Amino acid sequence: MILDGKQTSEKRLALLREKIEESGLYPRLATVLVGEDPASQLYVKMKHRACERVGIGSIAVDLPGTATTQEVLDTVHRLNEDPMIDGILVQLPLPPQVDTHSIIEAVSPEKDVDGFHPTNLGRLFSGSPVFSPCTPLGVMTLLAEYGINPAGRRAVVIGRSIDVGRPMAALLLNADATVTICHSKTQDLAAVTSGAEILVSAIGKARFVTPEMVGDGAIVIDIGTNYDENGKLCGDVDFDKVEWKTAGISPVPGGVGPMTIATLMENTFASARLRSCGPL
Ligand SMILES: Nc1nc2c(c(=O)[nH]1)N[C@@H](CN(C=O)c1ccc(C(=O)N[C@@H](CCC(=O)O)C(=O)O)cc1)CN2
Repeated sequence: MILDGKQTSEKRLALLREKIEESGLYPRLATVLVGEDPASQLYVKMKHRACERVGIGSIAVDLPGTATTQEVLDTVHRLNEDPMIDGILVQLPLPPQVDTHSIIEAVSPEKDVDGFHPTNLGRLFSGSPVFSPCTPLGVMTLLAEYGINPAGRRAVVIGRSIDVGRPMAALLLNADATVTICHSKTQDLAAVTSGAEILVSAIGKARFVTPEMVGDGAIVIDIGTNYDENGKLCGDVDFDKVEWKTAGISPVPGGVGPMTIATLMENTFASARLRSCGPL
């Protein structure tokens, strides 16, 4: 079974549009893009397009690639203070001269629709999330939409990044999975990953996950966005060789990526509701 993130995200966006209409709210998202990285420009454009589709207002702040940490901080502070803005998204990665941690910490936790602020990560890790990072939360939604309940299942996450691997593990844990995180120092990786009933790869290496790393009948979720030696977009999983072993697998493109965008829209609406009338 293909876990189709494109189709699922379309369905979620259509539903969200209705919910926003019914709410009478007009949520607003501000994006901050520093520099001219083509991939980042594309993702920000996709976010603005999604906003338009669901009835979220969007404001783009584009800063030059030479911007300093202070200049980005000034922008974030201004957006924090702007009562018309419900969600702030600073597109990552930032150029090397900008201190990413300071920027993430500067975003008001109440407007942190990316869920990267330490307060929101702390809430997630304590088991009562408000905003969770969009990619891992999108994975949870994708699983739920296909009726896959992680409770009691052995879940293995490959990758321990603060924005994807760790929150992914926390969300699976909050959903009562038995979770293992693997990383560059993990010994005999295939022995660990092949025992997974749900295997999530967020390592960022093209076609890294091969058939011997996957157990029969596993659910495989591919969070990778990589380009192979021919410049072709591909995931962390060697899809063509692995698919036959799985009970469900998300492709790249058309899997987790579109779910990331749909989740950002859902988080922005959640923020607008929280800011307008208290608890969801
Ligand atoms: N502030 C953030 N920065 C980044 C995030 C994030 O969640 N917040 N995630 C990634 C990039 N990303 C969103 O920003 C993202 C990546 C990929 C896709 C997507 O839909 N990809 C398509 C393929 C698109 C293509 O043709 O290249 C797919 O997989 O089908 C959406 C969002 C890093 N930065």
